[in-house]
Amino acid sequence: LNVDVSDVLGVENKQNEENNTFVPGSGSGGRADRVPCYDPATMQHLGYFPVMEPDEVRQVVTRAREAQIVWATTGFNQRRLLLKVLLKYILEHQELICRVSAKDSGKTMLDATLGEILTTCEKISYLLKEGERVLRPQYRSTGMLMIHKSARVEYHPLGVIGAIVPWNYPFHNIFNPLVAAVFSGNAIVIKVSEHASWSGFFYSRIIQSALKAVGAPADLVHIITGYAETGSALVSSVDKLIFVGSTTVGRKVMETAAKTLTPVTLELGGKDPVVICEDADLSQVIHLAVRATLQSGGQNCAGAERFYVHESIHDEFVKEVAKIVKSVRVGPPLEGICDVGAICMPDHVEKLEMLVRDAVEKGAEIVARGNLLPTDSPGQFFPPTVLINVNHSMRLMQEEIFGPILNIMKFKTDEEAVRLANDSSFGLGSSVFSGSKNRANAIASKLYCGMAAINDFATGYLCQSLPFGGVKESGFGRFAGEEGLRALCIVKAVCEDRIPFVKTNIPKPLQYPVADNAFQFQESLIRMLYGLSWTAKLTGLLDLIKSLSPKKVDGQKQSNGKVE
Ligand SMILES: NC(=O)c1ccc[n+]([C@@H]2O[C@H](COP(=O)([O-])OP(=O)(O)OC[C@H]3O[C@@H](n4cnc5c(N)ncnc54)[C@H](O)[C@@H]3O)[C@@H](O)[C@H]2O)c1
Repeated sequence: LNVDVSDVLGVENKQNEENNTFVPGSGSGGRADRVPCYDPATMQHLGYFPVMEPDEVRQVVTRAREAQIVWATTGFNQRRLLLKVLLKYILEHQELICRVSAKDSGKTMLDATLGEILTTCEKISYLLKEGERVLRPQYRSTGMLMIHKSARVEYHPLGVIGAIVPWNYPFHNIFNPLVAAVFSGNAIVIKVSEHASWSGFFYSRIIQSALKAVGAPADLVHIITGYAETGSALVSSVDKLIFVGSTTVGRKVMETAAKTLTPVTLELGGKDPVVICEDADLSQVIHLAVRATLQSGGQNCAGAERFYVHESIHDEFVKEVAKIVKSVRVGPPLEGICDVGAICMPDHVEKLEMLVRDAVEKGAEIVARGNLLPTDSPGQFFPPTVLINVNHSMRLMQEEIFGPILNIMKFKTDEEAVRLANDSSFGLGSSVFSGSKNRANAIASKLYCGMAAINDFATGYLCQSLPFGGVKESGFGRFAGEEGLRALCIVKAVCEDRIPFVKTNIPKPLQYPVADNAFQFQESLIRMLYGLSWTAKLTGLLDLIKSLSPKKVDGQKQSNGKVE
């Protein structure tokens, strides 16, 4: 692929602010007619991107619609080719893709390779291997009544899929809906976050080059930039909308979608609980616990947001995770080795500080904090923090934190752990650790949420055969897995004759004008088909035959139109 990278990694940018440093919400950054982008770890200004007007969005969707008509005629081989071309580029340019993501979102290169590259490669690999099988017509049973028929479900592309995505994984959040949409024969228009438009703009060049390389229409995929109005226009003009973002905005999206009855999948926030029983393997758990909290600076929808630890291992667990967190280095990810990068959203450091303050005022204790590396960088950083003595009256146990804070609460019994874990308005993922698989599974089965990991954290996402999504305020609908792929399709039920020369003929008594005994005929037929015993079925059959045989007319007398 020929992808222009000339303006991506250098500091030179024609659109830069004069001093090349961005101050959020001030100066030209505050204008609503363009999207300013900057690196949250250095505050380096990265450029401006257009705020697409609603009319322009509708035009883009119309163009995508025309491209989709062409694309829908392609076979799976052609679609696989597109995915392979993309995969090849990703494999050969891992570092470039990660650097771009790190620069725009503040995450480290390691966080990027795990959350951007690994996840996307696994998704593409799943589609290459299993996508066609999932989208092939699926034959279903017919039951006795329709035994002469064959019944199947066909999966046809819906048309134009819209996706509104957040900034936390700028690459994967684009490629995740994109590869599934085009593989299932759809076009897609993706509105990237105003906090990750710079990287989105670059990633769209990769997509355009890949489309060209396989001879697919250029309008099949569009990446658009803007704010809420741009997003709203997309919701009301596509055939299905996948929204990935906060619960607050998810509600607004659903309101907009209601006006046009646009179907939506809502992948919203999370507050994932991690239950650690006393028989868990602590040497494994402590490292998973810290990674689950600090991956991408804690800016994960399915991040570990609440730890419930059995009281008998609580102190040991706290000691070990505190030791690790104290060794963590926080700094600009592209200026040397660090473990945790920057916080992407401009006001979020303040919110994280407020959440910790609120908890401490209500009795929580800070037992460890990571180290901010000495740097001249004016970036947005927050030191990873471990808190104990937390409880559900504290805001950080109720609200989505979206930051590197590890909260630990004790529990005594499994019932208590389940009750605490379920005491949340969210229901995305969960984890349960125990030496007994049965016990862990028993706890997990009682958790009211969309996903559960047994003795692990969130690795279910790397089994792309599994559906991803939540319940309660974490949203509804699923992406990934068979459920996610088929959700991008018109699910069409088809029924047809399967035995030559056998077709549905309306029985004589039911033909218009219906016979006097039409009801008795039908009633007997139903008893014959669904009778609970063979005797009941047989009686139904005999009555059915009787109702078909010509009526006795011996000695009949007509009175008031009735046969006597
Ligand atoms: N469940 C998941 O799969 C998943 C994955 C990643 C992130 N998230 C969630 O995303 C959130 C963080 O991302 P964010 O801060 O970018 O979320 P956000 O809800 O603020 O924004 C998401 C997107 O919605 C757009 N938008 C804003 N107002 C809109 C409107 N009225 N109509 C249409 N679009 C509108 C934004 O421009 C952005 O592109 C967290 O809550 C996180 O849990 C969820």
